[in-house]
Amino acid sequence: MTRVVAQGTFDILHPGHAHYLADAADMGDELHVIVARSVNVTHKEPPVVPDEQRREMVSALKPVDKAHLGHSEDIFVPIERIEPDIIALGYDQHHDDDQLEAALSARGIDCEVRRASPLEAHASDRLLSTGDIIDRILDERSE
Ligand SMILES: Cc1cc2nc3c(=O)[nH]c(=O)nc-3n(C[C@H](O)[C@H](O)[C@H](O)COP(=O)(O)O)c2cc1C
Ligand SMILES: Nc1ncnc2c1ncn2[C@@H]1O[C@H](COP(=O)(O)OP(=O)(O)OP(=O)(O)O)[C@@H](O)[C@H]1O
Repeated sequence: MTRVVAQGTFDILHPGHAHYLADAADMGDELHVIVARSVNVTHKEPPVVPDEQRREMVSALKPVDKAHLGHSEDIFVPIERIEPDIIALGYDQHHDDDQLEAALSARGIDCEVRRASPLEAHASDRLLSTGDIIDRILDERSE
């Protein structure tokens, strides 16, 4: 049984997330998703939706077998607990594949790192990033 891990912030969900998680699920038999804790989202604006609510929403998505709130300090703690065969990075996720593979093997974790594909906009009105959704809200709802 091939276990896959995907991860991310998943602040305001959109079809790009659904595509990523379906892609990751297709890589194996069981999909576990690690949802980033807000305190660890330092590479961009922190999420507006609380940690547990983001995990709950990811857990409700069809391709997901289990959603976990990430560890607050060490990103490898959930990996060592879940013991995935594959880690599916998102198409634009800011991790370096080789560095991650090296860090995994340094911890004796035998796990392949792959990249999922992007969901491109087919129609101009689609909002396929959380940032775009928030920008639209600010444009249309602020005074
Ligand atoms: C293998 C792996 C494990 C991770 N584990 C955790 C974790 O335990 N806790 C956490 O807060 N973030 C964890 N993250 C970080 C975030 O899930 C992710 O890197 C960050 O949210 C960037 O994703 P995004 O910008 O695509 O949302 C992990 C990332 C990877 C690649
Ligand atoms: N349009 C998309 N197509 C495929 N994967 C996507 C798409 N948008 C996001 N993802 C993936 O979903 C995962 C979680 O992304 P995240 O929660 O950062 O959402 P986001 O929409 O990229 O947010 P932001 O706009 O703040 O960067 C990442 O691995 C990312 O690559």
